[in-house]
Amino acid sequence: MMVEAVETMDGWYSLHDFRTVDWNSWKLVSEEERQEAIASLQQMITQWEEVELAKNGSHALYNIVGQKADLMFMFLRPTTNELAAIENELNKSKMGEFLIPAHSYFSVVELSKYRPYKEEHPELIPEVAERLKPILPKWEHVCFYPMDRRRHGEENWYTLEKDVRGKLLYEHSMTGRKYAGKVSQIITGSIGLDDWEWGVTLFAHDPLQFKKIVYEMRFDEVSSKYGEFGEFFVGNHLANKDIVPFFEI
Ligand code: VOV
Repeated sequence: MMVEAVETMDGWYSLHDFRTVDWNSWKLVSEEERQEAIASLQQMITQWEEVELAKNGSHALYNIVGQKADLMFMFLRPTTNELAAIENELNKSKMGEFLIPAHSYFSVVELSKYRPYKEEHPELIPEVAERLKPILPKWEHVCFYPMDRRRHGEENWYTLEKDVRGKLLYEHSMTGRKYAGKVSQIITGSIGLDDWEWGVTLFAHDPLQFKKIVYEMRFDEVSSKYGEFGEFFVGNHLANKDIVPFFEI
């Protein structure tokens, strides 16, 4: 028996780039070198802002809580070449000398077509296009984690019929809708791109809402039976004005 896959609409490519600051080296170099490094980061941010203003991509910077990383850069771009170029530029910059890679996740913004569209090219509907090429909301807090759909024995997402999967995801979306205005989500697909099947990036004004939504969703069948989760990264927005105080010693 063949189970039908679902067609996806794919938008901008995404890179979550996690770094740890090498504080020992940072303290050892001169104030002049530190200023140069901060200026190099600010210069890159200015370039990324120009790209975002022209709607050719988006970015966000968060200060991760805990020891998994200090910083999370999230970049969205139309091509993987642009993502690799950003990574390369960051590595070669003066600031790059103090940023130790901690983790990364590569994926692409994804929406699925479980809900039928009348339009032949739904990706061209303005609201859909905006969700495929989103400008990241710079809300105060971020939560990122990768996840899989389970395929063990009776609990196998990939042997469920498409309409059953569609119904389970509809129920999931009903839980999600209760968090409108409190949690904003970007789902990125990473089958064939990175080690897990999806990346979940959530933004919130109050970090407690991450715990509330993820907990409540654990009881939705699509998560309780078919969800497997990776490492969680939670952080606070690092706005431009916070960069100097963050690096000040
Ligand atoms: C913040 C609220 C929120 C809302 C409104 C929402 C809605 C929706 C809709 C309408 C759809 C289906 C169509 C599409 O757009 O693809 C999805 C799809 C998906 N979701 Fe979701 N989700 C939310 C939030 C939300 C969370 C918090 C999680 C993590 C789950 C958890 O247990 O920790 C999640 C996961 C996913 C995934 C992995 C997919 C793709 C699954 C697949 O198999 O294809 N999601 N989601």
